[in-house]
Amino acid sequence: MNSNKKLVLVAMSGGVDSSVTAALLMEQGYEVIGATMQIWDPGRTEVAGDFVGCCSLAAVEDARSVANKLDIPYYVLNFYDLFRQSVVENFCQEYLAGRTPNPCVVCNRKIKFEALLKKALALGADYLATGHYARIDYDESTGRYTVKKARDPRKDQTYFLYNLTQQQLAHTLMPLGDYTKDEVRRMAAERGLKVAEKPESQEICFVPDNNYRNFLRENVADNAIKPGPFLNLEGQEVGRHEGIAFYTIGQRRGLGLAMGERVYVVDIDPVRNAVIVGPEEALDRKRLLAGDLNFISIAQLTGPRQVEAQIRYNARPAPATITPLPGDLVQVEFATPQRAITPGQAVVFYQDDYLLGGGTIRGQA
Ligand SMILES: Nc1ncnc2c1ncn2[C@@H]1O[C@H](COP(=O)(O)OP(=O)(O)OP(=O)(O)O)[C@@H](O)[C@H]1O
Repeated sequence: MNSNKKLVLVAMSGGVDSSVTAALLMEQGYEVIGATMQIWDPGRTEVAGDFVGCCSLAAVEDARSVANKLDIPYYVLNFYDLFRQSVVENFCQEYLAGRTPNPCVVCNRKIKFEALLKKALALGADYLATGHYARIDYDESTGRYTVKKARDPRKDQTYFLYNLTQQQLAHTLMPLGDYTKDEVRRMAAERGLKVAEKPESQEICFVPDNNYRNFLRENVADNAIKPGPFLNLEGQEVGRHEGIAFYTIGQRRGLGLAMGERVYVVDIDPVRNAVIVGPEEALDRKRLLAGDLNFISIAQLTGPRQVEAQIRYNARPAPATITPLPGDLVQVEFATPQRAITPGQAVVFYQDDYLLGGGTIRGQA
C-alpha cells in the first residue's frame, strides 16, 4: 500500500458507469477499493433470470469481475435492513399518503451519501466515489463545494443530488461528469471491461417491471389501501377509485372513468380519501410550496432569487422566483404555468449550470 495515495471507495453497482469510475480513479493515481451494497432481496429483483436491478446477484458478479480485472479489493456490504427501513418504507408511506415519492433522492440521502460514506470513512478512505453524472467542484471565493450539471445533458443526474451537504461533498468524487455516456462506454470497452455494453438499469431499482402498484399490493398491509371516490372539480362523485396510493397527479390512463371528455388526476385529497379529476388545463399551476430544503452553492436563502426550477426528473428547468417563507419553506413562482406539480417530488433549483439546492414539493399554491 502506497501511503501517499489517497484512498477512495468506489460504490460499484455492476454497471458501466461505476466500473469506469473505478478505472478512471486508479488511472488518476488514487488507491481504489470497490464495494457493492446489497439493498434488496435478490430473490425479488430477479425476474425470469433477467437483470432488473442494481442489487441482483448478477450485479454483484459483474462488479466483482470488474474489481478482479482492475485488481482492486472488493466488498459486498449488506444494507438490506437500512434500505428497507429508510427507502422502501418511506416509498410505501408516501404513496399511502397520496404523494408521489422519489426513492432515489432518499437513497442518496440516507444510504449512499450517509451510511455508505460513513462506512468508507470508517474503512480509512478519504473519499467515496460514484458513477453519477454530475460535476463537484470547490469554489474558493465562497468556500463552498458546488455541484454543476453534467456535460452530457441526457445523463445529467444533479436533480437527485440536491440534498448533499457540504460535509458529504467534501468526501465525494464523481469523475464521470465531464464525459458523455458514449465516451464512458467506449472507455469501458478500451479497458476490456465486460460491462461496456450493459443496458441502463431500470427506473426504480427495487420495483420489478416498474410496476409500483403491484409492488405496493405486495408490500403494504391489505387494509392500508382503501377504495374511495373520484370527485370532479365541483366536488361531485363521478366514480370509485381503488385507493389513492395507485394514482399520481397528471395521470390519465387506468382511471376507468367514462366522462365524455379526457380527464386527468389533478389532485389527491388524503383527508377525504379522494382522487380529484379534471380537464388537462386544470393541471397547470404557477406556484408551489416546498419544504425539507437544502442549499448547495449558497448557505441559505435569505431573500427572493431568480432561478430555473425543475419539478421532476424529466421536466425541463423553467424560470421561477423562489422566496423564503417562515417555517423553513420556500414559495416557487414560475414565469409560466407548469404541468402536474406533484407533492412528494423534488423541486430543484439551478443558477446557470449550478445546482443551487432544492426541496420536497409540499403542494400547489
Ligand atoms: N447497489 C449498489 N452498490 C454500490 N453502489 C451503487 C449501487 N447502486 C448504485 N450505486 C452507485 O450509485 C451510482 C448511481 O446509481 P444509478 O442507479 O443512477 O446508477 P446507474 O446509472 O445504473 O450506474 P451504473 O452504470 O454504475 O449502474 C452508481 O454509478 C454507483 O456508483
